Amino acid sequence: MDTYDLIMRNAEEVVTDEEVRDLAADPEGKRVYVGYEPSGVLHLGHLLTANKLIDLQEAGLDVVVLLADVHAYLNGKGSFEEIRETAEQMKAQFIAYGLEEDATEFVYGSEFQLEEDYTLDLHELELSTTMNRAQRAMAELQGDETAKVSHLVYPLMQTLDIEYLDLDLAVGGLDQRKVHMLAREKLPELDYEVRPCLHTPIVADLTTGEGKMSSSEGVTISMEDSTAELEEKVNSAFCPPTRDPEGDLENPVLELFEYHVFPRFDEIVVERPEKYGGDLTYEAYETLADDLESGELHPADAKGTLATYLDELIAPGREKLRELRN
Ligand SMILES: N[C@@H](Cc1ccc(O)cc1)C(=O)O
Repeated sequence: MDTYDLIMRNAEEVVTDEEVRDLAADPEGKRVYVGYEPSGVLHLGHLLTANKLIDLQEAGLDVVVLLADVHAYLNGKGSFEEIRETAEQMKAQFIAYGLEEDATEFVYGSEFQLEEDYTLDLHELELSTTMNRAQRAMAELQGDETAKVSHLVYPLMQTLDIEYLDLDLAVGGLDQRKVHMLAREKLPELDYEVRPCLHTPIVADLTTGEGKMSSSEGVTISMEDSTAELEEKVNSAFCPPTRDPEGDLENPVLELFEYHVFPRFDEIVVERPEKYGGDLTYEAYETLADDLESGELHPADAKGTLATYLDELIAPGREKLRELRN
């Protein structure tokens, strides 16, 4: 796969394509990041962006993981002490999951966000950004009467992180799009360069195929799940024999194969008894999806196989978590 394709694999969108093509033409020494608010256990949402970072590492870019402790604090996630402890666990799980430790720069937000230059730039942004504009950048705050001033400072700091971490590309889930658009608008006002951004898709809810998989509502898979729990969750997943279920629904089983399993394994084997046609082997997501649609691959076999591979993916992180808790 060439560098551009590797960067673009499983990306929902990039802004702009031209800027990403320039980056792909000369990736050496270019810096990319994802920022995470520390939260105890990694779940599939985190792993989607982590997969992208692994792709980018492979493509030759330098990867930065921001452990966004100050952002978590501004978002009411607890005391600094609690947040930092969580961040350390999160870092260990990312490494266990496959981000190369030597090639990954883990940075705490508080290492640079409390410096004078950063603070003065932040105040300048506060002065030039209306409350309305900042609030629009935070999709989940729309119409929330309890939103705090800290929630308006939050996207302005995320904007500055892109400059202060000296990045060439910002990566996040599609839910980060509005903040990244704010950053593209605001950075030039401070005479800083505009940077491209890349957004990963949001996987649909596992049981219903609707909306998005989230840890606050519905079922999500995390590094805390035992093999049996994972099997149970995957077996009860929504999996019609099609890529495009009716209406707004998605096929979450296929999405998990596409976004999580195929990027991390060269070959997927569906084990079946001889009397049901024997094992099936796939090297590409498209072939597996075609077989599900044609009936060659039964949804129950697809789910069983998905559970096995997801289990293998989360096993090192689960092990690490156990170790940390003992
Ligand atoms: N906003 C991100 C966290 C984040 C914080 C700071 C950043 O610079 C980048 C990302 C989230 O919702 O998880």
